[in-house]
Amino acid sequence: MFVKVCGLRTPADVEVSVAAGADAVGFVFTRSVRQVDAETVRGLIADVPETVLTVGVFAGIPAAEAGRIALEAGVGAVQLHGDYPKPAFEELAGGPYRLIRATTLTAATDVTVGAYGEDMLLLDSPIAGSGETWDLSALAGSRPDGDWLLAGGLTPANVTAAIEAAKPWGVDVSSGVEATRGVKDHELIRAFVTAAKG
Ligand SMILES: O=C(O)c1ccccc1NCC(=O)[C@H](O)[C@H](O)COP(=O)(O)O
Repeated sequence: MFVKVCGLRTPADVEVSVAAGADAVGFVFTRSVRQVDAETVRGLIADVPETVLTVGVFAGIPAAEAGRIALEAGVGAVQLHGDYPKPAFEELAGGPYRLIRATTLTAATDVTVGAYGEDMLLLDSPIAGSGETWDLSALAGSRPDGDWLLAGGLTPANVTAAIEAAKPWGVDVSSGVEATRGVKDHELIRAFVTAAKG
């Protein structure tokens, strides 16, 4: 099970996530309580092993701008969150980063992994980073194959059941490993990674 811990802001958040066994660490570059800038992220990921994917999360800005910031920060993947059309992904194709298409089951016109040229698909709740769950039974009949991540209101307590229900390739968490909004709880990060991988 591929596990991404998202919305990290401090060196300790990153260190704990990597030590806990996270496969990817995510940084939010869009307006949010979790927002960080490229210079900060460059410092945060300096000691992250190459085996751990570093992900920049973008929403509401042109794809080219997201690509430029990703290069400045040095992240290994660009996650375009929301209503980005296929040409936005095509614009970034061939860059030195992997691409993640983050959408919702209802908004997506195609949930085939790679339909927009992305390396991974992420299916989230309607309000990204809100900690709200969504109805996983809606996946029946339209569950993607391949490298797709489940997100939306996952916690150490519910991730096992969510994996059983949705059968994703990976999971992504932010709110469910926070003590208060935007502030990560390191024990919850450890518990989440252990539960997801267990
Ligand atoms: O985290 C944010 O504030 C955010 C804002 C705008 C776009 C995306 C954002 N976050 C993306 C993620 O953290 C995750 O991919 C995912 O939405 C998980 O969220 P959560 O339900 O909080 O676990």
